[in-house]
Amino acid sequence: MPVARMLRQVVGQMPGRPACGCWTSAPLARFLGTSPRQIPADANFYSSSFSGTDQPRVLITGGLGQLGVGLANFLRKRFGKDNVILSDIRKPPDHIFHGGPFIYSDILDYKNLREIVVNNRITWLFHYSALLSAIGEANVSLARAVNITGLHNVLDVAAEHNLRLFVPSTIGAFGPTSPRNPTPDICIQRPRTIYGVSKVHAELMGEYYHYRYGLDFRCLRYPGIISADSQPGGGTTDYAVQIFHDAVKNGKFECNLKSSTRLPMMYIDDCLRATLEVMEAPAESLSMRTYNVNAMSFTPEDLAQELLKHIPEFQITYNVDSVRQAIADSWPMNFDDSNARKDWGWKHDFDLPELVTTMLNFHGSDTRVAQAN
Ligand SMILES: NC(=O)C1=CN([C@@H]2O[C@H](COP(=O)(O)OP(=O)(O)OC[C@H]3O[C@@H](n4cnc5c(N)ncnc54)[C@H](O)[C@@H]3O)[C@@H](O)[C@H]2O)C=CC1
Ligand SMILES: CC(=O)[C@H](N)C(=O)O
Repeated sequence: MPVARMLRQVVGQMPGRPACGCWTSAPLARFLGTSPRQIPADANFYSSSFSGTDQPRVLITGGLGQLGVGLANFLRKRFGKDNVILSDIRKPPDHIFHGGPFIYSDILDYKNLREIVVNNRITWLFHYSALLSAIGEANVSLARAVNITGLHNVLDVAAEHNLRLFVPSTIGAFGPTSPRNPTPDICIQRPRTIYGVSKVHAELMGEYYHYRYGLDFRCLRYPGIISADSQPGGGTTDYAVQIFHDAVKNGKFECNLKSSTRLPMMYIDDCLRATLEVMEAPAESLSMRTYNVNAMSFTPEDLAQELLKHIPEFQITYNVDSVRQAIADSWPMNFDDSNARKDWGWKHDFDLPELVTTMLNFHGSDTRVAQAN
């Protein structure tokens, strides 16, 4: 029997199947037999759905990392301060605590997550909690729990409460057997880190929930993200953030990747804009639910050369970290994001020269830039 027909028969025997026969619209929890997450068949009665005319009510998980605070600020400008709740398991510094709503949320605590979604009438969820590539290899069981079990909690809450869900994936979702130059959206994905494995799992689970339960799941595979006012959380691309701090402070930098290691990268403003654009894209424009997005690709040597144009005395040395190097050598060198450009009009603003000027200006090296020019 063809698989699709077999599945339709199985679904037909499940409780809660809609009379129309469209097997994508029934909320997941109706099928979870003995799970404490089981919800009544009229669950949609109390789930708050986003009508399209209201402002979304946003929750960001893992919001105190490199990207979350920037995302909150960006979304608050668009949707209003009180409509965007930042959450994490860490204690926020004063300026973040007083900058807008902040709440404790451990994604491993399903009940806590559900309570927050219900009490705050959340309609959009940006799921940023994760352990990144290098720190994940040093804490495999924690990475497995946060990146996989945590994701399951988020998917279930999102499906039960009819949320639009954004989960970032990464260049790290590819591995040594993927085409590396360029790497297309659809190709073999056999990553060799727990981070990469968990992100492929997230892509597949999110897409499965979309096709199976109608969850509005949207996912971008980010390149390495470079930000000026936030610290990276333990990744392989962290060097491309740290180099700016050290260049401005000390005029030199010790790089933990080889000079020739080419990786896709993006400035944070482009990353946050891509994230909002894909969340706002009409569903019918999305031919896929997981897209590569890209801006530029460079090596540590390319970056050092660009920095030298502004800080002529800058020096880079190399002390290779074998774990990070092995990871980087298995990742894409160039990212093919033509589907994102075609489907929802993705276009980056920052290439390497603009990135370096912007980062140096932020770090207060205007005088040196002026002197160099
Ligand atoms: N920063 C980058 O270059 C890239 C990031 N991404 C993805 O974007 C997302 C955000 O990345 P970053 O901000 O850089 O990560 P980060 O490592 O800086 O922050 C992650 C946050 O998750 C929180 N967290 C850990 N365990 C938690 C738990 N049990 N419950 C709730 N929160 C928990 C941490 O406290 C931390 O604040 C991640 O999913 C990451 O995989 C993807 C590609 C590139
Ligand atoms: C590219 C990423 O996902 C992250 N910055 C990492 O290096 O782990």
